[in-house]
Amino acid sequence: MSSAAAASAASSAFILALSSATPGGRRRGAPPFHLNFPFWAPPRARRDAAAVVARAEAGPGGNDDAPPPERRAGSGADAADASSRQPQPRARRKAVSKRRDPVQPVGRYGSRGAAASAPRNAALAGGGETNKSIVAAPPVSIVKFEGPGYTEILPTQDDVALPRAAAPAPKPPPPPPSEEDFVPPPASIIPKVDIGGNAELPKKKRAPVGVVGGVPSPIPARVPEPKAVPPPMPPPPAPEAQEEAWDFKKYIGFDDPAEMKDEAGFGAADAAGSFENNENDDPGPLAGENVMNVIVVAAECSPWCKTGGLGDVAGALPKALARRGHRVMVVVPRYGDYEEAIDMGITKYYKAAGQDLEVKYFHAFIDGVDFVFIDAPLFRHRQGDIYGGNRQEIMKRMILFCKVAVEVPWHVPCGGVCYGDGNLVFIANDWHTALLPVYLKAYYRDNGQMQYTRSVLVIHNIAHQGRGPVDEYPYMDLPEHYLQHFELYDPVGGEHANIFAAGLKMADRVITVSRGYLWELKTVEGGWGLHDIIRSNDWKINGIVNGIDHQEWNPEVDVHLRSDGYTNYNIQTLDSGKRQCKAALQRELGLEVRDDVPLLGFIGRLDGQKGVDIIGDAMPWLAGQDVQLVMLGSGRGDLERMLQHLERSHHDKVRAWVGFSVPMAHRITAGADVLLMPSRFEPCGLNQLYAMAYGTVPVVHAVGGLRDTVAPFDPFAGAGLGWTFDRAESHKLIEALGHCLDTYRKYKESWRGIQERGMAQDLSWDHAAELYEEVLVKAKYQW
Ligand SMILES: Nc1ncnc2c1ncn2[C@@H]1O[C@H](COP(=O)(O)OP(=O)(O)O[C@H]2O[C@H](CO)[C@@H](O)[C@H](O)[C@H]2O)[C@@H](O)[C@H]1O
Repeated sequence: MSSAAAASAASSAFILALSSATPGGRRRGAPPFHLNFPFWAPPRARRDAAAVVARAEAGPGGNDDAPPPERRAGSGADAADASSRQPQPRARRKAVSKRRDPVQPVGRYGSRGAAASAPRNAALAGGGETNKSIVAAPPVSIVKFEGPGYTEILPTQDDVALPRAAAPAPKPPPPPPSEEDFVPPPASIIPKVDIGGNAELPKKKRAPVGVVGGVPSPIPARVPEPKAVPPPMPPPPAPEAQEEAWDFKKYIGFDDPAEMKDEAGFGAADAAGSFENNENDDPGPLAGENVMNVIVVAAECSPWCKTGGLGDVAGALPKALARRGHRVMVVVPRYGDYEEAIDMGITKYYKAAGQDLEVKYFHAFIDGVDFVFIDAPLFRHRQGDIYGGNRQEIMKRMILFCKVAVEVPWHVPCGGVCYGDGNLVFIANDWHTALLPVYLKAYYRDNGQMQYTRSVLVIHNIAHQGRGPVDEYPYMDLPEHYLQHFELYDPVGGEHANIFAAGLKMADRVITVSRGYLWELKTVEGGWGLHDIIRSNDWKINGIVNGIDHQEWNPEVDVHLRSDGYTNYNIQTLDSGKRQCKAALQRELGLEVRDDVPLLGFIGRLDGQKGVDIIGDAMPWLAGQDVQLVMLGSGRGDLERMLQHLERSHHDKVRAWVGFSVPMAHRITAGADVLLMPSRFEPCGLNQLYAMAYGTVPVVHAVGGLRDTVAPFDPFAGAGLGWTFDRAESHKLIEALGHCLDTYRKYKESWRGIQERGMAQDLSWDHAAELYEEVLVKAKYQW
């Protein structure tokens, strides 16, 4: 089939699938500390927001007769609504805009019960102002939020050039912190300065730190100086109000020996002499002159908090970027009491949805990456339910998180040194953090700050967008003229404010997790209402397939295979290793221990996306086959019940593990012969990658990243990695699985070849990290 024909076939398959889906430089660094930044907010919004907070905290039941605004993505109701509502002609849109109905859920995992009864506009606009639009709000004014110990810094016309006419009055870059402002970190985290000027945390070996190719860091890194950094663009006029680089070492009382100082006065002997000395034996960072400061911001991060693939990516990609020599931080909420994370003794205050909130920072340095956990009452005790609460509650958490995260490089001295805002790029992930690029622009770059900071937004799943009524806009504390970036009309959601839409427009670059998914995002069926925005921003979007964390997902070292009869194995010991893991899995789950029976596995969130119901539809056929089936998942109640029902009805061959179990996910991946992934859409998919690395053969719906990563088995060429089917329908799954089982039973050599090819692939994050780096560099030089 030609590629065009293939694309067209895939497109129609995709359409069909969705129609039946239940959608469920030189861098002049600003001082690293910035302690008094005012937020933009329409005054009315602030007043109203307090009411929202009070109501939200009083519980969702306070306004039962209000129309339910929130529906969970993936709920059947969404699909029903989608199909029953016809597109409104343009002329009618204005007329219907007052209705703003219905509104799609904010949360990827927004809760159902609480959300369903939450007052929509009343809760957000407060009391009797329910129907007032943000457009009718008083003009934007500077509203400064004062936290304890804050002093006011107001801009003058001389400080910075006025930004665009429509923008609010500019603010000057922040001064270095005064002694009253800075709360020193506890002694335990104050770095020991070594002879080369590197900062070290006790007991941990630090990766090179400091900004190379940008503003010299106060504490330079042992990173070879770039040979020649070609200035790709003429630097923009530097803001007048830049002060000299703030020196952390001076501030905390450390000083370099005189011979270590260079002309510039900072301890940068390392950056000159030592580099030369090292030149012969140290090849330098893989990233070469592209070394940057990178801050990954995500709502979840493995191993601390994970509900799906986003957590895996946030846990692994940063380590791969650090291996390339970048200075990398991950910022994530502190949902629980994480053993490794140390309180940095810093307190800040931020406003979210009208409420003043205290924020603290916890830190861990692991595998070359700084993990910074944001501690705030809103996040605490959410470990088991990180996307819980109603829409307003989830949104408030994400507003706070993004506001805090964007200032982390100023406030949090990891290893004793703040990242600063020069040569810095944020990587935000999904709608939860899509406000970060917006805040970066609206609060800072529009006002002459963070001029050398860039943002990249990664789309892991466009089905969850952070949709809400336009009336909610004031709670985001943004200038009035930014509303246009959020406003969106679509036949499913009506007129609404869309956080993902604004983030996509504001981000300097966008990445999605496979090229196939990027193609789908531009289609009406795959863009979930954002296809036009994706199309018009095509120039800045790249598709990069995720990798595998080889410490975590590697049969040779997998810690979950070290007990209960399981065993580690590799490509050489595949036969015996897999046999042993399969027997251990059968034993653990109470299935008959048989090596000859093909063991099928499914692992995933139980929602419309993953197509577990298609397996359910195929059950009558499966029941007649000599197979065993093990399914692990949690999510939608009806699908959980379906799994349990399948186990009860076919107890001799089916086991359903309803819940979230990382060890069981690893054990199924190792013990199963075949992994089923009938996903209706799949941006990348990680389980098929894990499966291939474990010699487990994937049978997948050829969509998004699944199509990109699972080449169909070709018995004539002796090529391919698994079986694919072109529609998310049970008979298609049955057809593909039938061929797969046939090969398993009759063509052992072919089977072994598929397993070996899967295991031999380089699926590591290192390759993906290199591709990410190319995008980061493009963002860096983009104005
Ligand atoms: N019940 C359970 N118990 C234990 N572990 C469980 C589990 N359910 C799922 N998992 C684990 O969660 C991860 C899910 O990975 P997916 O790629 O399927 O992610 P998801 O669809 O959540 O994320 C989105 O983001 C990722 C990352 O970009 C994309 O790959 C994907 O296509 C996109 O939908 C895997 O590590 C899996 O083992």
